[in-house]
Amino acid sequence: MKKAAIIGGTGYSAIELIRLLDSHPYIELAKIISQSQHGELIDETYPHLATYLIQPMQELHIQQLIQEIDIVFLATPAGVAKEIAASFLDTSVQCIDLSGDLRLSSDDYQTWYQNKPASPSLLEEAAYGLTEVYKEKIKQTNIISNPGCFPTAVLLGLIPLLENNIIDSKGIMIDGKTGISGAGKNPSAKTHFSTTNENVTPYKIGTHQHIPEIEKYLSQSTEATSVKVTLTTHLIPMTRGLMCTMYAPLQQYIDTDDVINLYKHYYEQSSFIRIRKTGEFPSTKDVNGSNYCDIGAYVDKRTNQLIIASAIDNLVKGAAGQAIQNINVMNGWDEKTGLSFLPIYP
Ligand SMILES: NC(=O)C1=CN([C@@H]2O[C@H](COP(=O)(O)OP(=O)(O)OC[C@H]3O[C@@H](n4cnc5c(N)ncnc54)[C@H](OP(=O)(O)O)[C@@H]3O)[C@@H](O)[C@H]2O)C=CC1
Ligand SMILES: CC(=O)N[C@@H](CCC(=O)OP(=O)(O)O)C(=O)O
Repeated sequence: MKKAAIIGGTGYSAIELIRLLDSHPYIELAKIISQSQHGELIDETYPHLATYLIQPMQELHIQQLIQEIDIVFLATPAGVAKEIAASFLDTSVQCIDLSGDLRLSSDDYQTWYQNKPASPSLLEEAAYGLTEVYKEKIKQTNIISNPGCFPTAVLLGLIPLLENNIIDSKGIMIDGKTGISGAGKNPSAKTHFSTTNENVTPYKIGTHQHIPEIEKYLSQSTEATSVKVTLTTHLIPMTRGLMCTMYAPLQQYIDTDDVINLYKHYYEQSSFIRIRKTGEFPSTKDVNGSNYCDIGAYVDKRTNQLIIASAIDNLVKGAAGQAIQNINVMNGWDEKTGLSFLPIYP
């Protein structure tokens, strides 16, 4: 049994990690670290975790974690993890950072996050945890940079197409929609019920921190010059769930059946990717509460565009679920360990 700790213990990604780790056969959640509520039990804030038997949340003591813990999940905001994760370099602790701190080059991080980047040695060591694509690199490191929620849905939908020269790397448009839990637990004027209820709002247009992340990893999947995308994210009146509808110009004519077959072949070893039949598209409820990413595609002959829809649960495949999937791969366990449950429906 490996011992795990979660840092940022009272946040939304952390409580999703607690839920998922509860049924993991090889991981015991030994510590929850909270800067704001140490000394309290997690179920004082979250009564749904009332049967969860664990000691009170604790303050962060890095040396104690290094001595007592095998796996650390950093469920903290961007800017925090790069300092903490550096302490685990050259130790035996496996560290998964759920924030954006280790996903970009130093220059891009400075530009898009307007903050000092992580040390070069930490960036060098961190493997990007898009499990289906970077499995071999994930097996070879102790530091994982877990992908952002939009990049997870986008990259799983587009990488097979770019790698196989099906779509043009220029002119890719992404229409993203997300539930409000993506913004974390602290409410704001933008996430207030009366603002979000019966409302759809585009946000962070042209400035979303996931744009450089998507471009970086799409660029690695094609020999073409660096890929640029247009991404517009929308906040929709839903708690969980994320959908990216994407439009990409075809490089060569291909019919929808062949696109579907290409995806099926690309993901034949990937337990969490489900490809829809020709003519069918996923919806967010199809993946709710699960680690699945469901993908549908359609070739629009009239416009020579490929239309792709990719749906995930932002808190599971977009955060906590993928983090556990990566830990499974790092430890040589079946990637489905602790994650093989069906979505909640309706
Ligand atoms: N929500 C989502 O769908 C997704 C989130 N992520 C990323 O995962 C990380 C966590 O997100 P999420 O759970 O939504 O965020 P939340 O805001 O819900 O939780 C973050 C937690 O981090 C702790 N924290 C806050 N500020 C600091 C600080 N300055 N220093 C140390 N700890 C701090 C707090 O917990 P405490 O006081 O208990 O320590 C807080 O509750 C973020 O980096 C986010 O970008 C990634 C993919 C999807
Ligand atoms: C609704 C909402 O605000 N969602 C967040 C999702 C952030 C996320 O997935 O995490 P990282 O910051 O770790 O990339 C956003 O779009 O920025």
